[in-house]
Amino acid sequence: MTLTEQLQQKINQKTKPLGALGKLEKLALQIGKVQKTLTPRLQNPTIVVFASDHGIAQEGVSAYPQEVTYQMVLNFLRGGAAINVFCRQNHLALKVVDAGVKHHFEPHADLILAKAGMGTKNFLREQAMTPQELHFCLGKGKEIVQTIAETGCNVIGFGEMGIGNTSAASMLMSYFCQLPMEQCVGKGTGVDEKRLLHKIEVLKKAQNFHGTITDPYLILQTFAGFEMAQMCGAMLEAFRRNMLILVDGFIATSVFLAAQSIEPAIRENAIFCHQSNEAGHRLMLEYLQAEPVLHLDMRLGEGTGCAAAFPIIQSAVTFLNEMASFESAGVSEKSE
Ligand SMILES: Cc1cc2ncn([C@H]3O[C@H](COP(=O)(O)O)[C@@H](O)[C@H]3O)c2cc1C
Ligand SMILES: O=C(O)c1cccnc1
Repeated sequence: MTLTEQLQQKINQKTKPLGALGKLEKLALQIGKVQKTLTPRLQNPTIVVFASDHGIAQEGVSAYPQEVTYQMVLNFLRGGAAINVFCRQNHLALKVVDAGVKHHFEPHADLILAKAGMGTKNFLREQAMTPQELHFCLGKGKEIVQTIAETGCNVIGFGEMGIGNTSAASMLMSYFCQLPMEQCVGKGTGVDEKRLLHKIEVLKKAQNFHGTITDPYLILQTFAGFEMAQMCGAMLEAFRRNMLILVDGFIATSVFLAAQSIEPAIRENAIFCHQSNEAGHRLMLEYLQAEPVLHLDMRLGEGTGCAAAFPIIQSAVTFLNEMASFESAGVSEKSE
């Protein structure tokens, strides 16, 4: 019997009607396959929030000013953001990365200093970053995951903070999924209808300016933020180390599109934690043929979807490890 067959048999022999734990059964099967064991474990789960500023924010594509990026980083470090609360609730470690925020931070135990610059360039007029900056970011993301993996962590979720980054994510979506810009743009932090039309206009102009690009590295270099490029390097390293990768909302999924384009097998290690309310995320998940764990109408980012889905993922692992089988519990199996 293959491991997949053994896992399926173990799931089917639990004391429940066949298939009755629904998506939890699919998760248990996936996690067992990734870890190549009938008794998977989630160890030292960690969320990493990458933060950076975006040149495109100058174009009035967000409902909030750019300084919110650094202000939220300070909020993360003080423990007051949504991601802090959910991480505390679910016993998840949290690290914050300054990938390129337009602000100087004092050293802090939970802050990883990995600045690629003081924010990206405005991709309406030029490439967001240089090839050297992209290279730096991919390497930093890798290094950060290496350090976290050394703590024994085998399940890692990625979040982001960066005013303007839904615009960068829409560009990635349009290029990777080959969908028209209108279907890739949403309200982000909550722009009104007028500003949404302006945002679509700006992003279409950027697409016309840069033209056709198919190389995933060049797509990242042209449109991504430093936090997104570091997240991409981090996802790729998490895959190389065979960790479970928790994918958050619209921005993190757009980064996953890049990672998957570079390394298609990464899909096996990915758990899509939720479907964000950001217009476009549903189509992105459909493109990936991904079934998200949660639909909570959240649209925040920061890794909050990963943190909220974590206890459910944990339930998948605990039922597989701890539930009795028909045989061990002396329960009669299906009679027809
Ligand atoms: C207070 C606040 C906290 C956030 N936490 C995450 N985001 C989210 O909103 C931003 C993307 O939306 P846009 O492209 O419209 O700027 C990102 O920083 C994302 O993480 C936040 C946004 C705000 C305002
Ligand atoms: O889904 C997300 O990650 C998201 C949506 C809107 C704003 N910030 C993040």
